[in-house]
Amino acid sequence: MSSTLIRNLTISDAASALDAMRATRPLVQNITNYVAMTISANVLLAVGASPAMVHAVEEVDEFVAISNALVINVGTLSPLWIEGMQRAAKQAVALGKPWVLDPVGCGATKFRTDFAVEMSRAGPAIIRGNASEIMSLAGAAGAGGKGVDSTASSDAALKAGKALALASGAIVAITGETDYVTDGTQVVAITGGSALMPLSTALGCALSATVAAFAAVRPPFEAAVAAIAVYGAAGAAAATRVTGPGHLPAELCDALHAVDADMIARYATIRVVEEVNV
Ligand SMILES: Nc1ncnc2c1ncn2[C@@H]1O[C@H](COP(=O)(O)OP(=O)(O)O)[C@@H](O)[C@H]1O
Ligand SMILES: Cc1ncsc1CCOP(=O)(O)O
Ligand SMILES: [Mg+2]
Repeated sequence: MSSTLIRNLTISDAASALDAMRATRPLVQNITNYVAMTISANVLLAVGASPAMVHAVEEVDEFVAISNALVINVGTLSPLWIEGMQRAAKQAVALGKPWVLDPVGCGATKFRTDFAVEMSRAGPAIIRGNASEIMSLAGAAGAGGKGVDSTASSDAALKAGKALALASGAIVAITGETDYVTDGTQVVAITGGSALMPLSTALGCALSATVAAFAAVRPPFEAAVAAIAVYGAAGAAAATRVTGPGHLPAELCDALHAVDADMIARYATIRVVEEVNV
């Protein structure tokens, strides 16, 4: 748990994190699901990072060692992948590399939920999920969920997200109409995005990958806020150029390629909603 008051994070902090990320073009290792692989890689390339989708247990130790950040996403979990995920998380923690957990579909089945809970205890720097996933991972009542989709609002998941952050030691990001980032005591709300985004598959997964890219250059709280503001702004800008969800991924990539301080300021807001009195 953080005991110090976070700096009042602003749009200009998000823009400076974006610049720092682009300047280093971090290598982000993705152990992600089959649905999300291509859009995650395209999103990372567009925003300015370097993606690699690598999950074989035989090479994860070596690959984590050359990566700047890692994502573990349980979307198409199968027993074959579990050892690679466990090993990658362990290696990332041992080498001090930040890793992001995306607990896709947590709550849908016991297999998936048990494994997501196990991984939440394996030292992620950040956990990013939709409201139902975060509530389920926290063991909260009323998580709902429909497969990989949320049936709860991010507002309803905030209490569970704070509890999860305190229990896991990770920064928790809950996405939805409003996105929240919390360390368990402090909460930042970010707006942006579009109601079309949940209608296009794997855009949450690609956001988790983006959060990992920012975690390569900023501490976890700041990284999550900055990545979500950048992504939300690009998503909102992209949504103005489409008539439905079909072309949204392509427009999102174009917007992520172009995003700058002006676009973030125009389409996103960042607001501290709870802070610690020190
Ligand atoms: N109703 C909404 N309005 C604006 N943005 C949204 C809305 N729902 C989701 N988003 C955005 O879509 C992205 C993916 O979030 P979400 O749909 O919650 O994740 P997941 O795809 O994992 O379920 C985030 O950037 C989030 O801010
Ligand atoms: C549809 C689907 N099924 C298994 S993983 C996956 C992708 C989920 O992506 P997101 O969580 O970003 O909506
Ligand atoms: Mg998801």
